[in-house]
This record gives sequence, C-alpha cells and structure tokens, in this order.
Amino acid sequence: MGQVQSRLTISPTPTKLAWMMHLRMLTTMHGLCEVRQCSKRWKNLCPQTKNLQKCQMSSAGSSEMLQVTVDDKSGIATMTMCRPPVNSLNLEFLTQINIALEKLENSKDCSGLIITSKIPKIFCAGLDIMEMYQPNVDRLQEFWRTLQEMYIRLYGSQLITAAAINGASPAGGCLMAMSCDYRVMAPGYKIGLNETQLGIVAPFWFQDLIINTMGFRQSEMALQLGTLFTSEEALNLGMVDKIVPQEQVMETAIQEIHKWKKIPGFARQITKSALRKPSIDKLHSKREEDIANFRDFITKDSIQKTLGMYIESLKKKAK
Ligand SMILES: CCCCCCCCCCC/C=C/C(=O)SCCNC(=O)CCNC(=O)[C@H](O)C(C)(C)COP(=O)(O)OP(=O)(O)OC[C@H]1O[C@@H](n2cnc3c(N)ncnc32)[C@H](O)[C@@H]1OP(=O)(O)O
Repeated sequence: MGQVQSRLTISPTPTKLAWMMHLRMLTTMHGLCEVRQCSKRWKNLCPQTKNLQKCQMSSAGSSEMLQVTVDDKSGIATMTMCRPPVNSLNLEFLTQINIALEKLENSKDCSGLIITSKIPKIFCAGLDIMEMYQPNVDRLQEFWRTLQEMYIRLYGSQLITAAAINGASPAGGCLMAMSCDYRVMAPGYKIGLNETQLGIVAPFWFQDLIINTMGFRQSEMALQLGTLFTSEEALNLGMVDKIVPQEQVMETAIQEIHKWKKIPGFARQITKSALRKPSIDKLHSKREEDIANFRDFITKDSIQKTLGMYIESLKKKAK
C-alpha cells in the first residue's frame, strides 16, 4: 500500500510547452548545451544501472554542480548541491535543479527526494547576488522566472521531499528548504529569510511560504527583522522539524521519508496538493507581474548601491 505512488505527470499542456521552450531558449542564450546532453544521458543511463542510479548533470565549464542519485530499492533520490564556494543559486544552477526536478517527478522509480549539500558548513547561500548586481535585464528576468519555476516544482512536488540542512541556509536557501515537506538540520547553523538586512524585500511568495510554515505572527517579525535563526531557534519556531548531529542528518532524512512512504501515496499527494495549491496558484496568476516588480525593484539605483555595498562587505569578511 505504502508503495503505491500515483503521481501527477507533466502532460504536454501549454505550460509544459512553455517550459520546454524556456529551457531551449536558455540553452541557446547561455551555452547550456551540455545540460541538454546530460539530461538525455540521464534518461539513457538510469534504466541500465542495477541498484544505485547515478546522474551527474553539469553545465559548460563546471562539472558536477548537481549530483542526483536514485536508490532504486527505496526509490529515494538525493540531490546534492556542489557549486563552490557557497551553492549560491545562479541562472544555470537553477536551470539544472529544475531539469532534475522535472525528471525525478516524471520517474516512476522515484518516490522521495532529499536535497542536501556537498559543501562543508553550507547548505545554500541563497540567490547568487551577482545575478542581481549590475544585471543584464533579459537575463535578470530569466533568472527570476527560473527561481519561480524551482519553487513551483519543489513546493508542488508529488514526491515526499526532505531538506537535509547540513550548513548555513539564508534567504533563497531557506526558501528551498521550506519548499520541502520535512526539514532536518544540523546544530550551530543559521537559517531564515534575511532579505531586509540586505536592503531588499522578500516577494509575496517567499512571505506566503514562511507564513504557511510557521504562522503569521512569527513570520511577520522574522520577515521585517530579516532574522537569521540558529538551528535551535528554527526548531522552536517550526521552521525546521528536527535537529540531529551533522553526521546523522542524511540518515534521519532517509528514515523520515520511509515513515512518510507508509502513508498511502494517493491520499498523501491529494492532501499535500490541496494545502499548497492556493499559494502556487497565486504565483501562477501573478507571475509576469512578479517578474516585472522584481526587475523594477532590483534595477533601482538605490538598490544597486545597497547590493554593491553588501557584496563589498561579504568580500571584506571573506579576506
Ligand atoms: C515591491 C516589492 C517587490 C519585491 C521584488 C523582489 C525583490 C528582490 C528579492 C530578492 C530575494 C533574495 C533572495 C536571496 O537569496 S539574496 C541572497 C542572500 N544571501 C545571503 O545574504 C548570504 C550571504 N552569504 C553569507 O552570509 C555567507 O557567505 C555564508 C554564511 C553563506 C557562508 O559564510 P562563509 O564564511 O563560509 O563564506 P564567505 O562569506 O567567506 O563567502 C565565500 C565567498 O562566497 C561569496 N558569497 C557568499 N554568499 C554569496 C551569495 N549569496 N551570492 C554570491 N556570492 C556569495 C562571498 O562573497 C565570498 O566570495 P569571495 O571569496 O569571492 O570573496
């Protein structure tokens, strides 16, 4: 019974077509030909391997930014981020994540997904700030559309999803973790939506996500103050679900997915979809407006100045 996974597949709807066209455009615009090849290679490889299916997707010039493995005994996939130095999310990295999410969602062999990081002490540093600083406007808009896509895919996934948070997880990293069904975190790291501290604003769907996760009152304080919580504080607020020692984070995520797999899949999926659909539909209906707001906000002189100062402060700190 727990094995039954009736999954919504992505049918050739206009949305899917738009997504395919979007990917095609990206591969042309940004020389991502290897992503396409690798995603083909993924399709070819998986049925041939026996136990552990391994997929490595790389974009031109940077190998193994994202490693995806599927254990075909358990059906649990692991998506491991490895984009040094801090797994920041740029356009190419987000595109790879979206391609992997689409493939896993459509794979009948996969029922659960764990997202984690290979970089010591960092889960994900959020959006790549360089995407927002002195941007090319076309790329900036594509970048935001691709981030929206990641949220829609991950928050709306029919898979059982868990974030194995083995390091710092500010802003977009926190968005990614909160989009999962379950969060297990190692002690001693920070997580939260710290946008206001950078002088920028978490858009409405980031806000909806944190409200859905930990309630309105705590979210309004956290969002206005841009608080980065310690793992322990995040646990108390319900932003994360469990804290375990670093070396147990992955195993705990696996055990949790096994627990969720015991629930009849169809019932769980319909329940998840009913709970999350309103937020996802809201973004769908305001998608173009949200891209325009982001573009207009980020390209303001005052915001560019603030971002420039933030980048300088990060660089000084790194020295
Ligand atoms: C009307 C309203 C409309 C609303 C419209 C929307 C408005 C915009 C919304 C945008 C939403 C934004 C979401 C985000 O995710 S923004 C990114 C936020 N992230 C952060 O603030 C994290 C910053 N980084 C850190 O705090 C630390 O680096 C970290 C704790 C992650 C790791 O610390 P550590 O000490 O290990 O490493 P360093 O700080 O030394 O960093 C190493 C190098 O990495 C560079 N770095 C760090 N973070 C980023 C990043 N996010 N993007 C790009 N690069 C990053 C850092 O500069 C160091 O580089 P160098 O070695 O070259 O100096």
